[in-house]
Amino acid sequence: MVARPLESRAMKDVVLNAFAESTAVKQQFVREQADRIVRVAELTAAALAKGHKVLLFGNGGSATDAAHIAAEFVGRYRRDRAPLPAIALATDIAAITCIANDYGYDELFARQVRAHGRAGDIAIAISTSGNSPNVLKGAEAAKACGLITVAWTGGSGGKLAGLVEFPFIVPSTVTARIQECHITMGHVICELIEDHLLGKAS
Ligand SMILES: O=C(CO)[C@@H](O)[C@H](O)[C@H](O)[C@H](O)COP(=O)(O)O
Ligand SMILES: [Zn+2]
Repeated sequence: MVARPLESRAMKDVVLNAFAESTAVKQQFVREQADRIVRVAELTAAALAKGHKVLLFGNGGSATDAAHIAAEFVGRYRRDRAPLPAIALATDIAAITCIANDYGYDELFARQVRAHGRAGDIAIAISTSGNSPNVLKGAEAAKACGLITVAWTGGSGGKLAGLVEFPFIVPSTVTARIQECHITMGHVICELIEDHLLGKAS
């Protein structure tokens, strides 16, 4: 099918608007949150240096964002270095189906946090709405177990923002734009941690 010129112009506008919106959201977010991003990267690097680990969890696109960032820790981001311990909690299909089937989907992250989390570890709870029940319960479990709690959220921050020590609220109500900002923040935190461990790259 050949698109008519008007349709193709309208489609191009969708593309241009999405990129413009994504850029504007990220710029506003980083103006408000740059210092807190540095603080959390420092805390995470210090926790890793003491042998602690990072747990990340979320649903849908945020589940894969959690897996993506965990892989940067365990594998590498940009530099050769020792592997760092990080676990994404929506990747073990046997654990997911067992917990959801036997205890309910809302328990998915809380149970894994209690299994893997130890006081001093870092928990990163990811929810664009801030209101997904399994993410809220996971954050509550992390707090109860003495983990340092971080949230990546958006919109109003939902209930999640009020639950954690370090909430990052992306100033948008569009799920995709919020996720795009989250993954940029995740990458930057990985960069800061590698610099912290190895010295600044030249
Ligand atoms: O990736 C997307 C949309 O971009 C979806 O998969 C999205 O992550 C899912 O609808 C999630 O269930 C949304 O949950 P949350 O971010 O509100 O906690
Ligand atoms: Zn998505």
